[in-house]
Amino acid sequence: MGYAQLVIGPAGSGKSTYCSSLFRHCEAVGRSIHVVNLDPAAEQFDYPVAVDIRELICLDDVMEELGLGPNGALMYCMEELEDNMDDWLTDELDNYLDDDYLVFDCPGQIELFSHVPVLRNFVEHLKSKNFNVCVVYLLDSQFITDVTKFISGCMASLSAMIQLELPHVNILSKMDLVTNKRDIEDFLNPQGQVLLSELNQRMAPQFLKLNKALIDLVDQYSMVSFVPLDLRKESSIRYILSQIDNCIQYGEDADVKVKDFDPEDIDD
Ligand SMILES: Nc1nc2c(ncn2[C@@H]2O[C@H](COP(=O)(O)OP(=O)(O)OP(=O)(O)O)[C@@H](O)[C@H]2O)c(=O)[nH]1
Ligand SMILES: [Mg+2]
Repeated sequence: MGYAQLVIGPAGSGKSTYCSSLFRHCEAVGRSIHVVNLDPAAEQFDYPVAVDIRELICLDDVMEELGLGPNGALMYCMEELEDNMDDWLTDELDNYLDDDYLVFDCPGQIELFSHVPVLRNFVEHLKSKNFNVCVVYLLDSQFITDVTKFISGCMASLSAMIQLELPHVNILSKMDLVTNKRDIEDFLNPQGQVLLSELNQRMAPQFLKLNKALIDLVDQYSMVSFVPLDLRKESSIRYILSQIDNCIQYGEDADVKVKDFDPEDIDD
């Protein structure tokens, strides 16, 4: 049995930074993880790249040879990955042992986890190789300063949940940039009714029914729960890792210590 995190989220939400912080944390505590780059557009890394999609295909070549723009070229590269799952990817994954732990640093194009089947097929492939996979969805705390942005962030995360059908951990990244804790507090574990009344205040009256339907949806999937990530704090990374490990049943027997971090305590 292998273990894997699929790190996704909108462009610039901090995925690659999270991967490198996680790598450093694991290194410091003597735990082995391997970070895989799945972003053909990535240029530099703060972590040692265990497997690199750029060895399979290079974004610049695709743009040049096919005359595509950056997003079209990225989709092409991901389709190439899909076409090569049984050979290139399988060969690369074969280098990892049974209980290895892989972290996949994905590109930020939202279509990859909304409607394009590439990641879904990728996940199926990992499962067929006996990996326990968990989605780690990062959302930038800077975008969650009001209810309308929050709902749109939830909807994007929800579409990834529906597409991928995996255990799912939502993370609010870049907590160090949150100066006013109150701005964010309401959105970590919000009440449906509170969100609804805020949304109704913001939107014109003709949206009342839609607002109710949206909030009900978010409530029903019980996914309105974000774990804050503050990279300045080792305890924050440790807590998040323990949540994810739990989801993928990693180290079930090990005694994971999460005592010294209170997720509510995001200011100090
Ligand atoms: N202050 C602060 N900045 C961060 C944090 N995490 C990432 N950043 C910055 O946010 C920007 C984007 O970070 P990346 O880690 O490259 O984000 P990404 O999600 O991998 O981006 P794409 O791969 O392009 O989608 C960079 O300038 C980072 O330095 C954080 O925790 N705090
Ligand atoms: Mg990145």
